[in-house]
Amino acid sequence: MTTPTGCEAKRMRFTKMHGAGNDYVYVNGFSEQLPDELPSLARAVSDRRFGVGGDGLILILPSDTADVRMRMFNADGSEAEMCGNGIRCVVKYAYDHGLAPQPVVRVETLAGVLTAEAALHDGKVDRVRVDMGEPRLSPPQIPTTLGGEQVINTTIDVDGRSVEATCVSMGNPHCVVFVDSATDDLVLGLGPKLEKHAVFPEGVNVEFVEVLSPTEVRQRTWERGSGETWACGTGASAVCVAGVLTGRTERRILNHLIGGDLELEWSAGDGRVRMTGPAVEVFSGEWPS
Ligand SMILES: N[C@@H](CCC[C@H](N)C(=O)O)C(=O)O
Repeated sequence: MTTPTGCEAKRMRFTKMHGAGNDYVYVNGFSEQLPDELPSLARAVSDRRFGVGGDGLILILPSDTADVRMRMFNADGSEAEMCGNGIRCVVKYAYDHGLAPQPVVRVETLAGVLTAEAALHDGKVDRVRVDMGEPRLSPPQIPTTLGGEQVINTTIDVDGRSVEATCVSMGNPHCVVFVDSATDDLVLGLGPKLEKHAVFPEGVNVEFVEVLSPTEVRQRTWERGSGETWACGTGASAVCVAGVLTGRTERRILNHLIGGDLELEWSAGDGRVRMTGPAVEVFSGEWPS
């Protein structure tokens, strides 16, 4: 393929992967040359009509401190600190494609180095358990301008509507709203307003959660920078923490998301959250084709 100036356009191999339906375009930065302008690449490949289609772009890069480094960009081109479903896919890609020698993989992210353990099926990674680290609960860590030591069952005014929220950072910011029914009105109407609410200076991911029992919840997510997604791993981890903090759920839960289930545990012993779920490779191709 040639550009309007007659130059040969550089082609980049990508792999489409998903974790519980949260789908991203993955690029192996060990072998592929990446353009300088990553936010516009993220917007272009994520486009579901004119691009590959996905919730964003994830780069798998060499690291000085871990087996691999992950950088993740939302569909609007903004870069986020962490991605729970993404890190499971990074671990699968790294092991299956020989970038990491063992099924225990350390991944450098903007939220720190995290360790994940992969379960193999026919020699390939099937499910991944990630040590998501300790939740951060103080308002400056989230960050939010809401007051108090922690933001638990706190009322936020959204255009005159009172919303009760619990806020948790899993390296990226989350606002958990427990509801009787996670309707379109809430997810698609309230979600974008909370995402950009003035009390969240860096924006926020919003989880609408129905509690089915003390060990089971159903979640719909409005993600910062990507809109509604079919699953959110950092969000599911935040929900596990928020359920305990508000006395609604136990420390170990099963979370049903649109695209699949995630298992979560907030350990009473070391205070860390562990998330287990699937990682799937869908297809590979070249960009631009
Ligand atoms: N889907 C992800 C989270 C991706 C980043 C998020 N939209 C943000 O901007 O913080 C997950 O599985 O955790």
